[in-house]
Amino acid sequence: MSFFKKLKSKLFKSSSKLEEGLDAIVGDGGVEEELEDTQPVAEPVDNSAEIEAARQAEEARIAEAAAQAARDAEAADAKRVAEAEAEKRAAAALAEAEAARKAEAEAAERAEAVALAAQKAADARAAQAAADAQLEDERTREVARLAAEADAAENARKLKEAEDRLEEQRALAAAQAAEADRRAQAATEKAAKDAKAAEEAAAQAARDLETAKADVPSALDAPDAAATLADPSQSDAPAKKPGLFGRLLGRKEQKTVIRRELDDDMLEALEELLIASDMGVDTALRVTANMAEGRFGKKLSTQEIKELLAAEITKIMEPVAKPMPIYPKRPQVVLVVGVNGSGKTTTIGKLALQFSNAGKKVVIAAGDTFRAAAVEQLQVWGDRAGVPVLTAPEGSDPASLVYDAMTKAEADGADLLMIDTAGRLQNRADLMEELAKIVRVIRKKDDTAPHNTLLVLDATTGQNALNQVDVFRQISDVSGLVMTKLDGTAKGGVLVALADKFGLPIHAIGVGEQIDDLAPFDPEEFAQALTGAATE
Ligand SMILES: Nc1nc2c(ncn2[C@@H]2O[C@H](COP(=O)(O)OP(=O)(O)OP(=O)(O)O)[C@@H](O)[C@H]2O)c(=O)[nH]1
Repeated sequence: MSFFKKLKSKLFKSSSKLEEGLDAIVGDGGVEEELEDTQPVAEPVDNSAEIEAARQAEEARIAEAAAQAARDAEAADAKRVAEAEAEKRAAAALAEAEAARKAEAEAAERAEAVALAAQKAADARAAQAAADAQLEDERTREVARLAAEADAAENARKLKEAEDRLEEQRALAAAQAAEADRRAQAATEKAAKDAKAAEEAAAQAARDLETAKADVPSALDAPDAAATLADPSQSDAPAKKPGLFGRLLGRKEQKTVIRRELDDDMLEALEELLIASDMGVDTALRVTANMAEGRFGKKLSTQEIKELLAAEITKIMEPVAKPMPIYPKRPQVVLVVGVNGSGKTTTIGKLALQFSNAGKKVVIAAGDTFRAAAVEQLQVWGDRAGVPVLTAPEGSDPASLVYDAMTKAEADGADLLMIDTAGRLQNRADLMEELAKIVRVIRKKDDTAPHNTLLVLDATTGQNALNQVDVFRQISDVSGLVMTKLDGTAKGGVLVALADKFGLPIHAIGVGEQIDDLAPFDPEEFAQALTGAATE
């Protein structure tokens, strides 16, 4: 190929289109003709040098243009390469940045996830701890609740038991009271019936006697010997003068006589009567049984029954009727105990006077330091009896006063030291313990003392006196009893029960509020007064 063709194919590729265009213009409407074999008309001029130069110049120009084009192409290539390189670098940087961003985002995500997980774990742990604490708290509360419930149930059970016991005791007491009432009522009704029957029989007897007197006057001269023997009121002998108890109980003389066969009914009525007089069931049964022995089916008058009963009661009372013993020991210590208001202070005053009158040097210790009034009252009794009373300030320890009093009585050469003590209910453990302490202190000073411990009992308290003896004997060595206020009760049967049950000596009985209203205990007189035998 020629140089131009080569150049053309390289540089003017587009010119072919022009060419084509031209061809088309030409071709359009042109007519095809046969080309003549024409030869360029060669000028016969010889200008080959010029042509050569032109050609060379042209070739140089073309070469320059080609070189320029090559350089341009090279530069363009270099630029493209550089651009591509830059693009690549930029893309790489972009990719790198993107990767870094992604990595950062992933790291952030991971960190967030880790933090979240840590937070969740912490939350979970906290929640677990809270749940555990709550569970523990609930468990503790449950344990406490169960314990409280158990306590409450135990307390309720104890309370119920105590209430039941109380209820049982109440029911028992009510039943006993009802039974006692019933028996007393029955006895009263029976006595009223008997009295009415007796009145009627007496009236009838009087009428019969009048008739007999009118009909056979001589019959009066021969009274029934047996009746006279058994019923002193029917004899000519003067009526027995009522004794102390008879006067106390205000018996009236009776003019008629009634007899009744001793049978089961009568025995039962007698038992009930004795129980109603506070004698106690056991003693009442024994007294009536002894009385009935060998007499069942026999007819007995009221007076005979009274005398038989009085004899049985005397038998029980005789062994306990003993005055307070006096010992050679100086001072003889006499401790006086008893429940509130039983008559301790009054009895001390009365006894002090009696011993003083008998030539004994007596000292009184006011051991009831709780009540100022009690001390004053004892001082009044001491003044009446002319006997000194040792006292201590109100509220001070009675045991300490007793110790001092023993020292003083010893120093003064007293024969008798009578110690008053505070009245104490037998069911107050603290007061009873205090009494035990007084006894211990007395024994420190003289281990044989107290030589007498007198329990003062109020006769009007009835059967409760038995319980008082029981309790006071447990803490002090009760050596004898003084029964007060026998003037204030129509019963007095409790003395028989006391003698029968405990066999403790009864030294004296209180029969009034005056200083000389203290009598030695005479069992026969007491029995006759109690049964009414003495007034017939
Ligand atoms: N009718 C009568 N009353 C008596 C008799 N003995 C004491 N009294 C009265 O019973 C009441 C109580 O007597 P106190 O001697 O004070 O009894 P207490 O045991 O010392 O009493 P406290 O100091 O409270 O423990 C007083 O009103 C006495 O007058 C008695 O034999 N017959």
